[in-house]
Amino acid sequence: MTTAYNYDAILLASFGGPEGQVDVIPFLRNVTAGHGIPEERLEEVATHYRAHGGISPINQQNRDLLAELEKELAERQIDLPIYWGNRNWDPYFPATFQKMYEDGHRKILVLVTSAYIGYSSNDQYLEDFDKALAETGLEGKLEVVKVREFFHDKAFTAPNAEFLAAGIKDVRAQLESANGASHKPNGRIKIHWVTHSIPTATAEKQGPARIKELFGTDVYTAQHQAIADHLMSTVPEAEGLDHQVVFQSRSGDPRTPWLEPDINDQIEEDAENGVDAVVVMPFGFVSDHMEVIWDLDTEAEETAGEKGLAFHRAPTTGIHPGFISGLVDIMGEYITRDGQPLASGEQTVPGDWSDLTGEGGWGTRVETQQG
Ligand SMILES: CC1=C(CCC(=O)O)c2cc3nc(cc4[nH]c(cc5[nH]c(cc1n2)c(C)c5CCC(=O)O)c(CCC(=O)O)c4C)C(CCC(=O)O)=C3C
Ligand SMILES: [Fe+2]
Repeated sequence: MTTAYNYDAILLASFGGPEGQVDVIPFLRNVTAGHGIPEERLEEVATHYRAHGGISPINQQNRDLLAELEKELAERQIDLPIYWGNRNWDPYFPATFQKMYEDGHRKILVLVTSAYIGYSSNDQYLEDFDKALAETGLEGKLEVVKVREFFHDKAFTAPNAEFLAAGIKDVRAQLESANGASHKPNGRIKIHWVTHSIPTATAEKQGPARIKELFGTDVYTAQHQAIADHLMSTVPEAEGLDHQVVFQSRSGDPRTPWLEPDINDQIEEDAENGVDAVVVMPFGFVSDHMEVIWDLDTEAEETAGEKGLAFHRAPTTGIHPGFISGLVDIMGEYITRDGQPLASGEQTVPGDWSDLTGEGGWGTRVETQQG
């Protein structure tokens, strides 16, 4: 007897990145097409990629993620193939959809490498899928369903809790170390929860009013604030420490307001206010890609160094075993075998997030990022 699944295949959908110097400018043009990003900003960002041989780590990280998901699916005897496609670089979505269709698949479940709901992390992917289906003539032939957000699940919070505890221990050791640059055994430690900045106008336009009122901030920031607060109150090592949600990788026209504070500005202000060490938690991302290794490991670390602060940049969830098994649990909410859902995720961040997408929330296809 053959096992009946409700899906034929899984697609790991991500951002994509250049794989050599010649790819850098074409990649940046893909990312910013129609978004009005000034040429100077592109040239500046190109230098980050150039300094790393024109290669973003993101593609290899996605290959590794795919391999680990494949292993986990096999171990759980979930017999579905998994493909990989990107928004901005090869393998692109249209070619991937085409291949999946040619391989006989008709209904696919898409796992996007973004934990939150926002324009770049949700709606833009939905738009990409629609465009790819239109371009390949597969509209109505290939059914595409995107997996929900997972920032509030154990899959994401458990690895980050571990990273937070380890980061605090590390800066404590740095402060205690007799030959450390700043020997301050009782030094003040602050946690910087860092995510990608977006234009303030975009942030304010989107998401359910209910969540805005509850958190007193935009819904993009609220999602981050909720998990930061949850981890600060549940990780014993973090008890009593200062913490703040901060932003990185501001882009766009310098005259357009984006979410603040920028992590570098905040580190400088913290130094003036007597903070001795920062633990940087890049919880806006799921892999150590270029925006993490440049904006944090190069820029933020340098800022902290100039101000004499101890510094620890925590890893991202990457291929942490808890992340892999948690993601398969969440996909198991969608996948049924002989009518039975295979698994389910576990919500750890309290609160009702059920209306993040849908009417009045995201998923309503806001037209442009810049508004
Ligand atoms: C919210 C958000 C996420 C997190 C959610 C998610 O992961 O989806 C994210 C992830 C990423 N962003 C990335 C790279 C870039 N983002 C850019 C530009 C922009 N990002 C934006 C937002 C976000 N971006 C926005 C509002 C812009 C302005 C232009 C536009 O409206 O589109 C630019 C153009 C140059 C520049 O202006 O910086 C680049 C090169 C990479 C890949 C890194 C690598 O190569 O390893 C990743 C994972
Ligand atoms: Fe970005």
